[in-house]
Amino acid sequence: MLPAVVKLCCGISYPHVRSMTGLRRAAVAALGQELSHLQSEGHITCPTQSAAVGHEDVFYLRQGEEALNEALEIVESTDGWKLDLAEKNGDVIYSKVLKGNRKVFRLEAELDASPEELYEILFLRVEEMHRWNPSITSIRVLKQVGRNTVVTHEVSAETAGNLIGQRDFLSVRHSSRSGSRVYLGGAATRFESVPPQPGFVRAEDGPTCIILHALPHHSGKSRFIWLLNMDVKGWLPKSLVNKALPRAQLDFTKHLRHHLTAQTQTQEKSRT
Ligand SMILES: CC(C)CCC[C@@H](C)[C@H]1CC[C@H]2[C@@H]3CC=C4C[C@@H](O)CC[C@]4(C)[C@H]3CC[C@]12C
Repeated sequence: MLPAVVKLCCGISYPHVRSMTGLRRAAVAALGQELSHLQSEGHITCPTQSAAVGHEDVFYLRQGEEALNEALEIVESTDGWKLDLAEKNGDVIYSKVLKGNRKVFRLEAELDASPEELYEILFLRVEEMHRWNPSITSIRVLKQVGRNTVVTHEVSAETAGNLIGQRDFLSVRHSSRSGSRVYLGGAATRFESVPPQPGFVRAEDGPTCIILHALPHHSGKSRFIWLLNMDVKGWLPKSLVNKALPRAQLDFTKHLRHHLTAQTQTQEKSRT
């Protein structure tokens, strides 16, 4: 039944699935899980009426899965990475130039929170991000598809250190887990009611991902790996963009750390 739902909804034929690589196969399996979840929630009544789910939902689920898989492939590739920045606190950023001359950045840091806590902050409470991150003006969830996929509209802030200026993004964001690991993926998407806004440069984020995994022997700490793969658009010198992007990653991590400490402090206060 389930594979039938997947095939019907996605138009994937069996020989096609058979020739898929491991990652893609996992993606199809995960898509099946998402669809069965929607089904159990009553969004899908019968696979033959799959139009009722909305081609849209399937479109975003699929796009979210694909973005995550493509980003994982990039971040897990072993060739071509160069050390870009190394901070005293241990945060490091590697960069790599992809085909088509796009430079991507991989930040690796250690954070004082479990993958679960970070998942809550970065995915479930994504709309609150502007409260602790001054690089972001607003994030709105425009559409929720199942538990693990959202379409978001994001606006970055115009800050002193930000030479690039304000941008807006329309993204599909998708999360998945494997054991205690949490994966967050995303990519630029389209959404009819939010066309590019006058006065804003619409940038494109992704395929991008964040990997969160518990540090062995420190269940309250995580390794945070973030692939930034962004086309900021507009007419800007490459050298400027390639300096601003890793900076933006370090800033993000700094604000996230502050938020984590602030959160622990309020939790401790409320206990006493
Ligand atoms: C340099 C200029 C153009 C951009 C600066 C702001 C950048 C760093 C901001 C703008 C939008 C932001 C993203 C908005 C939403 C999410 C989804 C969440 O689950 C993980 C963080 C992530 C992926 C943010 C990472 C930081 C981000 C990419």
